[in-house]
Amino acid sequence: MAASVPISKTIYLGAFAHCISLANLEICARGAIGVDEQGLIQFVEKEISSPSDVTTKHPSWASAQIVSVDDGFFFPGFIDTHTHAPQHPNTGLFGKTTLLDWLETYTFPLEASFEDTRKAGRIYGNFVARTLSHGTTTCAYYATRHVEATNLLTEICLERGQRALVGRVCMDRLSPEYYRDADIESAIRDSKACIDYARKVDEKGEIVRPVVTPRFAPSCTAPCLAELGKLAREEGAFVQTHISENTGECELVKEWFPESESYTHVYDEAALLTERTILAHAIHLSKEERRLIKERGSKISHCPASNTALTSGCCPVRELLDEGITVGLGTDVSGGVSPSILEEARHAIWTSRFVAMSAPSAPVATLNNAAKLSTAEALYLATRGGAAVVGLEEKIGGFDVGKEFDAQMIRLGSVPEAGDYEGTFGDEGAGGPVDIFGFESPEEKVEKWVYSGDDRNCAAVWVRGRLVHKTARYKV
Ligand SMILES: Nc1nc2[nH]cnc2c(=O)[nH]1
Ligand SMILES: [Zn+2]
Repeated sequence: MAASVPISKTIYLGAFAHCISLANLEICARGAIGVDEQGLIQFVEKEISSPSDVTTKHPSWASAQIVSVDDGFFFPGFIDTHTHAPQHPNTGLFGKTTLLDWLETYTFPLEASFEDTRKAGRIYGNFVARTLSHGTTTCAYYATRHVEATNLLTEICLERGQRALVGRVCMDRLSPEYYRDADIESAIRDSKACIDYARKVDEKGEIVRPVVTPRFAPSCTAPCLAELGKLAREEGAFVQTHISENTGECELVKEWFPESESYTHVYDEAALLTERTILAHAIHLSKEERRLIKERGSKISHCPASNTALTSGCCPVRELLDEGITVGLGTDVSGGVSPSILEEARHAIWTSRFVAMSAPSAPVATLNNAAKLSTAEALYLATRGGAAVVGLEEKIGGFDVGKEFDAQMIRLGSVPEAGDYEGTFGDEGAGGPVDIFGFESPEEKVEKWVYSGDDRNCAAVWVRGRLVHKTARYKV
């Protein structure tokens, strides 16, 4: 499924769901979405009584291709606002470590091995295919410090047609000498080489864009951060980094940047806090730091699975949202244990329950219910919220006329009237993990998918109207 295959005018027929605001999930049981040859949504019908209704209303679409779903729904593609492609082989390997010893034990040795470009190509090809198969149509990737391997990730995303931000990782301290930028000049030169390459292969940045990537403050000296801030400004590029993930890391930042008022000020002083900045984690920020982030218009990637696996903490997402900060979800592989944003949405919901339960000495009556995220809110973070984090809110995140069609076809299958289930479960043909009995409302079907669905339910995936992933369950 190369990205160069032309697309034809298509009507996507059947149920669809998307978030129209943070708390409002719209579900249309009998919908139709018209997508033109450029992948742009030309019409959205929310209540059709028969397929011929659509062509009666839109006669010039009479010969359009029809893609229909009758046991599921179309949903916007997921947006992963923070993950590490080279760490994919380490997924599930973290023991009882926390951030700093995890980096040393598991992460730096694996990333350093991306000097071997063949190995990098194998892992990147696998990871991009894997994220696509989970419905991720846009992904903000950390790569490694290697120019060749980073450019290979850029090429793979472009070839597979997955929207991506690809960042060469910068670090001039903390990591072992064998995996560190030799000096600031080479860090900037190599980062610029990756930016130039991404802009050469995708001039307009329609699919792949480069992103300036200081690993995190402890990995970079103040002059290195300042040069990266300058580079981002000169290039008009996005910035991605980690912030306030783990208390040990926060102590290190205090110790190594004694003149700075806070962790957030370290980035601000280097001109790294811009409207195009993605900050991953943001767990232990003070109110004043969050105020500064809001003022600068920087965005936050919430990575709850990783925050739990590495015992980093529970990010108070409700407070971030109430303060008007833009938030999306990040899988943060391999701190996180899955490439799935659907799973991350579940983790966001569970984490919000833990925040609710950590109200001081809480009998049920004093639960902090306001902290809880609803299913709709988690799905919003996974789509429209994520789109705003990566600067694509005008283009993707929902099914609106004028937006580009980034979508997944969710199929749920159904439980037969009577059956002997021996040997059925685990079989691809069984319809995936969600049991639909036929008496569920459209809302209940979406809820059941969110809480027990996985990639077996993701039958096909489109980016800008182009089919970029399909399974045997996808039939036109
Ligand atoms: N989760 C996570 N946090 C980091 N902080 C610095 N590097 C990393 C990383 O690779 N993963
Ligand atoms: Zn990360």
